Amino acid sequence: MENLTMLTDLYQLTMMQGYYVNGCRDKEAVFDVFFRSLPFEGGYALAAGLEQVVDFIENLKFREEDIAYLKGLHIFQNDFLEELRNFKFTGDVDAVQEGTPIFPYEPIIRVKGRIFEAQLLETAILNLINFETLIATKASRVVSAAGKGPVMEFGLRRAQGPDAGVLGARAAFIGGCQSTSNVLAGERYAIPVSGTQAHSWIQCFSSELEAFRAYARTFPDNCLLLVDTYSALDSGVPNAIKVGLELEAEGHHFQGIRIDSGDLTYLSKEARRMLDEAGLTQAIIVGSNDLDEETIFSIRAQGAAIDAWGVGTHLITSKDSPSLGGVYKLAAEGENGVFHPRLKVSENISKITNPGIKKIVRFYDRAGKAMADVIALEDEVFSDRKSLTIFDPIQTWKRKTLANFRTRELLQPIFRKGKRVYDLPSLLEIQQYSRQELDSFWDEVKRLANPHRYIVDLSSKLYDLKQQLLLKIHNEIKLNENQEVE
Ligand SMILES: Nc1ncnc2c1ncn2[C@@H]1O[C@H](COP(=O)(O)OP(=O)(O)OP(=O)(O)O)[C@@H](O)[C@H]1O
Ligand SMILES: O=P(O)(O)OC[C@H]1O[C@H](OP(=O)(O)OP(=O)(O)O)[C@H](O)[C@@H]1O
Ligand SMILES: O=C(O)c1cccnc1
Repeated sequence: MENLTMLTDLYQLTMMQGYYVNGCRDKEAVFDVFFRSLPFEGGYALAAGLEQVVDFIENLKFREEDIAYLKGLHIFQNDFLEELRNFKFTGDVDAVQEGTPIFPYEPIIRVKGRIFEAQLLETAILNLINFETLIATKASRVVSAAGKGPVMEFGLRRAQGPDAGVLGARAAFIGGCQSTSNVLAGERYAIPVSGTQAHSWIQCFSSELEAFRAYARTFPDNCLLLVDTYSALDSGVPNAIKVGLELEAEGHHFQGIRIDSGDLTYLSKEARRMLDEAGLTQAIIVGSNDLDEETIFSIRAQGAAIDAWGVGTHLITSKDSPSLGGVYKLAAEGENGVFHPRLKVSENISKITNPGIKKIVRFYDRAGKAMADVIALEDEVFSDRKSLTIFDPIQTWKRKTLANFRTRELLQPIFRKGKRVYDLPSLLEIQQYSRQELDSFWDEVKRLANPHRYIVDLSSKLYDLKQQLLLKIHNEIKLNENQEVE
């Protein structure tokens, strides 16, 4: 895969030089990747992008031309550049599997290693995880609105550049899309490709009927006709029926039609009636045109007769929520494997980080439904023999006692001492895993509008550690202020 070593912000490199010059090269750190709020005002997000992170880490290498370019900036020392020439990631990475439903503040990736190395990973990891997680989440919403009707991803032409088109198609497949129109994504990630027909094809012939017939001759077993170039009900559907019946008479299966404008409910219902009356009951109706989860939900609620959906712009650009605010924050620092928890204070309570080396524990009830997640310290054990009272870390009086539960730890080892220890699943396996995981959540959490907030609490031990550190920092600041006054 591609070498993305230089895909970073300049300040990562200047800080790395700073660590190098100030004798902190062997200082170790633990960084957490997490986001603070869910996109789309939704109830969950779907993790995606880990495979690209793995590729990025495995291909880390400053090439001669990179070193020459950095030297030309005249801000880096020769001995530091020499160190970069030998750069390798030698640390540990833990991450949640792609396709896992995730929630705010959960450390979805944890990087542990020399700060000199871990610093370089920040920008690329965030770039990869933020985008794919966002699109997988959007796709999951669109797919959920579509119910049983498959969703084809049609977004490449509107994506924010080629990378977004290709990685967006990958993420959309994780989120449950059945196929993509993007051929490069299909080739690269083994995503099923599918497509229908363009308006230009129909415009190129002297009549719509002629255009349909020519297409049917070329693709007799894969013939889905676009019916809205002139008038869907007066010309497109009647012509499609003629060609569909001709195909069926020749022993082929006529696939159906696509409607790409107008009132999709009215047109699809009328088209269904006409197709059925002609005996083409197996022909499907595909709907497209600026669709997103809300329009699909509404069109279905109106009783439309649409069997499959083509969704482009809104999905690939995540139009109503164009970024995920994933961050990479230092949670501990140390040396020789001994770590001290660290936190970042903020006036904004939501921006105070969670200190220490942490894990995510998901609690399921006996029926297999997810009840709550607890962010805990790495060495904590939760016995399913005892009940556990968890509490909201902000509104601490909000408590819930869990009993008869089963737990699952979400972070998986991905790298140990710089070596990959994780077998990357296929994209289809990720999609299937994701569907199963989503099935373990209550519909109330997955509801598109005003979902129920899934519980994510801190363990008592982590909560206490955070309070102690906050108090310690507060006291130190007060002490310094008093000394300055004296
Ligand atoms: N029954 C419906 N309920 C809700 N939204 C719908 C329905 N039918 C279509 N839409 C949505 O309405 C939006 C606009 O469609 P509109 O009919 O105004 O223009 P259009 O058909 O796209 O025109 P054009 O010929 O330029 O493509 C699209 O986003 C489409 O998905
Ligand atoms: O609407 P989207 O969800 O983005 O789906 C992709 C759209 O791309 C194609 O047309 P294109 O947009 O190129 O032309 P049009 O706007 O004239 O239909 C296709 O016919 C869809 O309408
Ligand atoms: O195959 C299609 O129908 C298609 C592909 C991309 C964009 N719009 C439609």
